[in-house]
Amino acid sequence: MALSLHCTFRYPQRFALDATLSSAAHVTALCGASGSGKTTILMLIAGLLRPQAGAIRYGDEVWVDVASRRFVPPEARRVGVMFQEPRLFPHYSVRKNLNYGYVRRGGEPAQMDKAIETLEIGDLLTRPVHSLSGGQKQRVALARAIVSGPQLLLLDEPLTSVEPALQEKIAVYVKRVAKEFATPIVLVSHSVELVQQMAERTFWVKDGEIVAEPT
Ligand SMILES: Nc1ncnc2c1ncn2[C@@H]1O[C@H](COP(=O)(O)OP(=O)(O)OP(=O)(O)O)[C@@H](O)[C@H]1O
Repeated sequence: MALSLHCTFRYPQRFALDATLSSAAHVTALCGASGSGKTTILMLIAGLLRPQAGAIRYGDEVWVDVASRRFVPPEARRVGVMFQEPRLFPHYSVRKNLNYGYVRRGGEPAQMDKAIETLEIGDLLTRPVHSLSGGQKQRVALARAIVSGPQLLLLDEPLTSVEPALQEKIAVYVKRVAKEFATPIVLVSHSVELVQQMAERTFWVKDGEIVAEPT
């Protein structure tokens, strides 16, 4: 499914973004230095920010078209998001965390089973999230993003909140999700190495713009 974005966005009196990208790859990466605007692009795609001008399309759906005042709200886009810091309910069990969102969005039981299996979290289901290691939390967060059957999965720096020794392992799980689920992925990373391992298509972000070459 092709994603196309051409947007300008400005935080009040600060950073301005003017980005154009189009990708039909299964795994697309946005790579660039800290503060270059990668997360801002992801938030625009998710519908968590509204651009001041431009349009965002996914397949034949128009999610945003500022000129015609069209803005599809986040929940109607059917996008799964995994944020930089896993946003899980610490006192809830893993199962309850997975059910949240899944039930609300009418997820398929088969999708839940597949997520649990792909991310190898079956033996963690009754554990409260606060008792898990960083890598386990990351796997649960990834499962939660995919269980409700999103049509697009957005991963913001999937590896940064885990220690370097674990990053390789999480990268394996991200690749496994990419392989097992048909859902296209857009991931953000400042690590060129990781991006080269995982993405079919890479866009380089610099000072709020998409540039042709890595910097
Ligand atoms: N809510 C906000 N209000 C004002 N400025 C913001 C806000 N959020 C981010 N910014 C600024 O916008 C710029 C781009 O931020 P963004 O988070 O998109 O970058 P990034 O490339 O994802 O960085 P990192 O890799 O460090 O997460 C930065 O200069 C940041 O300080």
